Amino acid sequence: MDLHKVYPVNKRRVVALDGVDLSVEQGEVYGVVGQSGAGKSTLLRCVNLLERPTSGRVAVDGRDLTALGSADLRRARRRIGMVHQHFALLSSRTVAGNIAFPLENAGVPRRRRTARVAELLDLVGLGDKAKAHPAQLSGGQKQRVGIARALASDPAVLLSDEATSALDPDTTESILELLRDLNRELGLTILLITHEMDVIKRICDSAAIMESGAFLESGKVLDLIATPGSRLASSLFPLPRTDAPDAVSVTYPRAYDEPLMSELTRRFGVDVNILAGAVEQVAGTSVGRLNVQIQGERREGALRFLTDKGLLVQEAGR
Ligand SMILES: Nc1ncnc2c1ncn2[C@@H]1O[C@H](COP(=O)(O)OP(=O)(O)OP(=O)(O)O)[C@@H](O)[C@H]1O
Repeated sequence: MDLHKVYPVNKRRVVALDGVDLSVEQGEVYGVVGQSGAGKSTLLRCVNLLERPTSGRVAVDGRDLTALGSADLRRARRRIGMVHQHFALLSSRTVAGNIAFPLENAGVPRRRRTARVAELLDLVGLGDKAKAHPAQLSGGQKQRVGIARALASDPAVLLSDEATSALDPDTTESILELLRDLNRELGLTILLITHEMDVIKRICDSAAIMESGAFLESGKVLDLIATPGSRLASSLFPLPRTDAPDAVSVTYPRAYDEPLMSELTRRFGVDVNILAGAVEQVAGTSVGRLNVQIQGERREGALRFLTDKGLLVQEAGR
């Protein structure tokens, strides 16, 4: 909470985190999206205290990590799993050996280790790869091993550092599906960082847009989309700007059964001309945005009707 991180670089101060308030609910998938240099990796490293924040507090699973001594911190870290962009597997160990590694470190006896590794291999769909070495696996399979290893010590939260950035689109899709399934089936809380809006769209319940070490927007994805001026909405539905007179941008924050636009023309006698539109599946809901020209004497009433229906009506082009 209120995290600050300043790196001293040759007498200069690089502010990587500038007052970040991040609160992840238990059982949700939370995505932080931002461009390179926004501070995402620093934030993630501060969450598991690989990096100590310059100021601010970090609590995970109800424990204030910033207050712990090193032995307690090591124990608390076992409740935090981490998945890396470039997998970070040990090439000399088999798949099973990689997954067993954190269990060995935690002193889990061999028999329990073997049983747990078999369970984890099944969970990530690699039951037949126990004896393979990382070099014999595809990128997607390597990431499945990374995920299994991260889950070995039964973490309360999984941190994902650009887990799909090194993967092709189909493999990305299958890894995101796996993360979503783990979230649903095990109730696993996931905090991920990404530079891809698509990742937010596909699996996140909540999101933050990060820039220059701070959050520009944060909250439930569907609430953010329904917020006037939302950056998330304009990134998800990048409609062309329009100078057409009487044009508005209408955001549908959920799916509607009623044919709202034809109802507009019927009720208010206005002309409706659709200029551009996009519909996306976000957080399991169909949401969309239209740029429409609405003209006629009763235009104001028509716009109010849309607002009353729960749609967000804004000046077009925003
Ligand atoms: N160890 C460090 N020493 C000095 N400056 C650092 C260090 N780590 C990060 N920074 C600086 O902090 C800022 C945020 O970096 P960070 O890596 O957190 O961003 P990011 O959003 O994760 O970017 P990327 O996606 O490229 O990793 C950058 O200006 C970076 O140069």
